[in-house]
Amino acid sequence: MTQSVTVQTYDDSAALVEAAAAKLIDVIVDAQAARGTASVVLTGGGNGIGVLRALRADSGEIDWSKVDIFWGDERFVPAGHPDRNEVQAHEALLDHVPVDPARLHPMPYGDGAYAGDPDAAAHAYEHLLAAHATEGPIPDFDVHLLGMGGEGHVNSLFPETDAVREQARYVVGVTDSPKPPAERVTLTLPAVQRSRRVWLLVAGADKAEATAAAIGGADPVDVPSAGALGAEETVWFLDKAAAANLTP
Ligand SMILES: O=C(O)[C@H](O)[C@@H](O)[C@H](O)[C@H](O)COP(=O)(O)O
Repeated sequence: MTQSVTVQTYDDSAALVEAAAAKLIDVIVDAQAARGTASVVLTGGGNGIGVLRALRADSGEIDWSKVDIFWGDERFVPAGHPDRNEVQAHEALLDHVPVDPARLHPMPYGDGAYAGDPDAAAHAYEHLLAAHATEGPIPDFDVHLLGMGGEGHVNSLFPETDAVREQARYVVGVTDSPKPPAERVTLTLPAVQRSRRVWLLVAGADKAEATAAAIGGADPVDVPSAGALGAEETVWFLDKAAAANLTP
């Protein structure tokens, strides 16, 4: 399958969120028709959670009982903590649609069996991913949603860190995140790249520089989003402000 990188620009973040949600419905419905199930990796941030809110309002023909939900990263804080991406996803969508609880795959909690040891939590999540793989070491996710920070971080892969340099493992623990909290668990770039589709949801002028650098082919160690490439497609959903530095 040929890999494609496309850029879609919208007036504002509300419009890009609506567009991504509509496309996500189509992809999930098509995956369910083709394979019986769909797998989606969720992200945090305003746009990632915004897509979930949009799906709560209208999720088309999605059969929510046949969707596996994974997370791209998680702040390593206690279960139920409002900073957990999982908690925000439940509030935005998952508490309001008939998902199968057995198909929800949250990352371990900071106060659970791996308390104090985000790397052990990362190993556990990697085992969980392996257990859900049909071929290959981890699932070929249908879609991996990503937000991006102003310096280009995706998931909890920050510039110039061991986590963004990781090439062997699919999930790692982070203990020195420059953005609080310091402790996190994150899928690595090799895991992101196992996804059929990678969609980056990016809005705001503070993202313009990193967006242009990533799309222009920067080194992922410097601009982690440059390494966020899907096996089949990579789509940048941008608002005009985030797209401002792209050359036409
Ligand atoms: O992990 C975190 O601390 C943040 O959640 C962060 O990674 C966020 O996802 C991006 O900065 C994009 O956020 P926006 O979509 O709100 O711009």
